[in-house]
Amino acid sequence: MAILEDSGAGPLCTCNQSKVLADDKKNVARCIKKIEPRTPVRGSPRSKSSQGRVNSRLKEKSDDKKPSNGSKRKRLSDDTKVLLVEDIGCRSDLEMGCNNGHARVNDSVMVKETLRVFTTFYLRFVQEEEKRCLKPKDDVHFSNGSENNNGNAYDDHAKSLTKRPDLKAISEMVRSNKILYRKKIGHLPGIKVGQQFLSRAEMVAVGLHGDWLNGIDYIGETCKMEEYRKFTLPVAVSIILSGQYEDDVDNSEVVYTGQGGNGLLGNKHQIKYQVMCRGNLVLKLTGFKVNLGKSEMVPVGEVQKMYQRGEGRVPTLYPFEVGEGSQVQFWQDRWCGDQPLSMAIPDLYDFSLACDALADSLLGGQSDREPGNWDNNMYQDLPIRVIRGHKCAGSYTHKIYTYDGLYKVDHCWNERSAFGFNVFKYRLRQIEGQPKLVTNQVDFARQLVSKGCSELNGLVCKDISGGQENIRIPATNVCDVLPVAPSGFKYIKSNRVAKNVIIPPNAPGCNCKGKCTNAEKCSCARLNGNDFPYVHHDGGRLVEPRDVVFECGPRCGCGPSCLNRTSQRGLKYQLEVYCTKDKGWAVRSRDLIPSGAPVCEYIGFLRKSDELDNVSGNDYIFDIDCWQTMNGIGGRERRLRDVSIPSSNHAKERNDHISETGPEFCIDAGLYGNVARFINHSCEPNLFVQCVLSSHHDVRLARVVLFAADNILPMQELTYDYGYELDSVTGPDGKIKELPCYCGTADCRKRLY
Ligand SMILES: C[S@@+](CC[C@H](N)C(=O)[O-])C[C@H]1O[C@@H](n2cnc3c(N)ncnc32)[C@H](O)[C@@H]1O
Repeated sequence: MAILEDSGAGPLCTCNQSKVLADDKKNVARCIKKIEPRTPVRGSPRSKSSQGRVNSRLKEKSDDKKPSNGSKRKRLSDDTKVLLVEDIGCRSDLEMGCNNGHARVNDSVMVKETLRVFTTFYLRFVQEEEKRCLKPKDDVHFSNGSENNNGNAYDDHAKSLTKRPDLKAISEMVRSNKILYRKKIGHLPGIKVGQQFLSRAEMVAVGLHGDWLNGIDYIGETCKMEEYRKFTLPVAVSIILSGQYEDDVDNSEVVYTGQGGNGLLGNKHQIKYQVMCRGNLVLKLTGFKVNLGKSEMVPVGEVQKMYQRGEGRVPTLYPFEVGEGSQVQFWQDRWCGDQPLSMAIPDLYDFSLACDALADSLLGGQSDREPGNWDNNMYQDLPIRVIRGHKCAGSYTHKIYTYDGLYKVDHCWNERSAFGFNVFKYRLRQIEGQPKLVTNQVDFARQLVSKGCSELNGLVCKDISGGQENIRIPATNVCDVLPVAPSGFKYIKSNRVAKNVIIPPNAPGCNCKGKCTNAEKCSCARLNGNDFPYVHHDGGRLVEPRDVVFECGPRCGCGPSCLNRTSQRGLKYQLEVYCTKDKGWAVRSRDLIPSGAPVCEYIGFLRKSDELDNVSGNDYIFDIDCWQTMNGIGGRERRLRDVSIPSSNHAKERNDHISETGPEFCIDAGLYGNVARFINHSCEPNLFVQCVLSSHHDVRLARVVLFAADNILPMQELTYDYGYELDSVTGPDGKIKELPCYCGTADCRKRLY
């Protein structure tokens, strides 16, 4: 299954890749500013002493103190490694500009951050489009590349969106030089074989496949990049095998059908002849070695194109073949039985001369090619990245793309397709020594991951929520080391409140009816900086992290399907609690979770923080430090989106007091809690914490909601950054406690605290 589509675009390359000299994370940390786009979180268990608690947003702390997650308690904080949309640049610029060529950001982090930047642009454009299309009904539908797929109101689309937010996002990234790699041959640092992408635009953003439309991406002849001076261009860099041609065979030896000639109806049928030009020519020149002494096809597509232009007869010409002896043969309408034309060429082993001679002959001496331009292309023996595209209902584009490593073209021919038309064929072989795609990746692409509960390996509990959640949460244990929860633990779906904690009365709501759609009229939207924080896409995604999100609440006029209640709808993804070897229980999703989607709220017993200051051994306490974050207190780094705390806000009145004392309230999920209490820490997390206010507006008692920071593929562990400060946790004996981190990421800080 493979495709080649039209690839007329020239190279985009203008940036020079700098040489990376060494890892220097301190420099990197300095140069990478905090993020606006989606970011991970911090929070963590508590320790005995709460003073000196820091969270990840601390700017003034030395790097060796930053590493862990927050304080002893979980905090609401951003990830230290997320880049500002405005700050990220193409790889070489980042390394050179920020680090004077001496530092190197972890490659996989760079890839992740670039995708986050893409998502932020993407969701901003989605939001723009949704606003544009907003008529009496707020239902919209993206025509391509961003289809909705969830059973919500958004699906009854009343109007199609004609603009492509994914393409707009890519254009914006190109314009602002935020594409990570451009026109690179071979593996790309930070992108492993098996890595999956949800759209072609994402692959363009990181540079895995730089052409958003065509199946072949290549470096064109006009490329001025220094590093390609030594090559004769064009050369192919990547191809996408998408199963669009009926003749393709798909395994580690791939037969790739050339581009063109198939109908655009999606039925893979070949409807006309293919022509040896553009992508077909590039691919051939990249890897096909011609032995002119034998009878093999040679790449003369350019000649053919010129001929076609001159004669206006398309497409009746087929590739030349070099025959035995000194004949070069050319067929007109080979399949219809016309006699081949043939001519003698002066030197069989000088391929360029042969082609030029033919061109001259066919064009009456009007060839615009300099002799000698052909030959260097044939012998460069360069690898091609192969990406496999599959249909995938869970993806916002309904497609998933899996990087399958480097291949080389080792044979090329043309043949009649099943529909009777001439097609070009390329045999690509995977270069030895690369990992093979693993079952999960392939299974996911083929929709095989989601299983019913009863089929899960090591199932120990069908639903830890005991039917409280709208989706069952099974627990599996193939390690055989732990009970599902400590004795006495009780699953709860909403917070319990300690007697000495007073929940403020419900805030006055907006006057909207049905669903809130007009940000100027909706008083809740006004609190969010005159905007709705979510887009309808995928059933509600947060466009970007904010200090606090104001959702509609009990006194609002809108109903439960209002978009501005996105985080109040309970679980949407099929979560599973499972046992790990060294971190105890953990949580993963059996569904794909799109970046910006709410995953779950951190639920527990709402209590005063100071009551827990001397409690040790409770690893499930989350400080609500929303106010501190909003005000940059204790070095916390602010998020950049404006919000306006209502003047009646209780916390605002107590501003100074709060500043001094740190978080006043926390959520203790030690004995009462929900699935969030099983989510582990990672130094490179895929969730971020977002404070949300819905019923009241007291930030000291904000809800703590975990959102996806990335597109999270099925079976990946869900994690957030606990945000402890190193050495901040002390035991009952007053000694500093250390807890090793087993998150396993490249830049792991080695200790939680
Ligand atoms: C909120 S609980 C998370 C769920 C926990 N794993 C369980 O079994 O209930 C926090 C505790 O999990 C463990 N943990 C979480 N993340 C970890 C990590 N990256 N490395 C090691 N242990 C971790 C630590 O024991 C930590 O105190």
